[in-house]
Amino acid sequence: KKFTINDFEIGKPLGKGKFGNVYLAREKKSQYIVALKVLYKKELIRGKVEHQLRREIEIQSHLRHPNVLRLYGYFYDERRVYLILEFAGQGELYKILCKKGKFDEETAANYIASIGSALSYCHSKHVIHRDIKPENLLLDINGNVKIADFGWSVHAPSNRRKTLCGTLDYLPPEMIEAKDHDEKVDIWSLGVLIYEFLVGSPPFEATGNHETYRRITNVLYQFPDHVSPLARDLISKLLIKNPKDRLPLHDLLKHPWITSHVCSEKLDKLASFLV
Ligand SMILES: COc1cccc(-c2nc(Nc3cc(C)[nH]n3)cc3ccccc23)c1
Repeated sequence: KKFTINDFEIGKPLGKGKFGNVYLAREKKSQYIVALKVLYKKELIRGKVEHQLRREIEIQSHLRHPNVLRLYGYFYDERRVYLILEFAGQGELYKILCKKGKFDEETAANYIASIGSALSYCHSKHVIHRDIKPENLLLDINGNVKIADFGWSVHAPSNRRKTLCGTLDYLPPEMIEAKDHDEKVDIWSLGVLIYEFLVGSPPFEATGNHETYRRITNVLYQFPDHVSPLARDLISKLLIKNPKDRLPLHDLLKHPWITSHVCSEKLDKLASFLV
């Protein structure tokens, strides 16, 4: 089915992205609510990101997991490319975290179990996301977290030089040192994410990039007193310099910090997606 813009009723703009805007939209025939991401070809060419967009579409359209935002399809006209995306009603988890300051350990553990299951599913298809951070997570109306923005995802292994735009806080040492990297980069980012959920700021945050680099490559971070021993134990098993020593994702769902906060039927469901 080839969609065109006339198949949709366009609602309010949800927000501005880097290469275009996201609108609430409804497909006329099915009355289905979606998020329509409109990208301007001129901007894509200027940003030299057309290949990245093609990869994002290819990868995200084939992924099926409750915590991975669905890409239902795409279409284009002479000036724009349109991505038909699943609509997550509560928006960016980043804004919710900013408003709340930090999450309690039970809320954080439930998000991390879902994200860990989704990443394990992606890795089973040799897809690494490479850009796991609160800005790329959405929350649906029922409070389920969704990994979005596969713009930086690639098929593992990869040594692609990531033009270091945006925050470095989530980059693992091997990407900072432009070494070969594999799925284990997402495991590191998950450790950074748990820390940021519980503390409200990322572990290696510093004023300048140089200091952030130094802290990441030397794995220098501390916990505030309120972080529980179980949470510290899990984070310390993810933020490890040598990628091979990082906790494998299938062990994540069995870690006591997760099992003590996430109900067993939810854990069983999340584990069922891991082949
Ligand atoms: C920069 O802030 C941005 C940018 C783009 C979208 C939102 C936003 N998105 C969604 N849901 C979405 C977005 C996608 C691709 N699927 N579901 C919901 C919201 C609700 C309130 C405010 C903002 C929202 C924010």
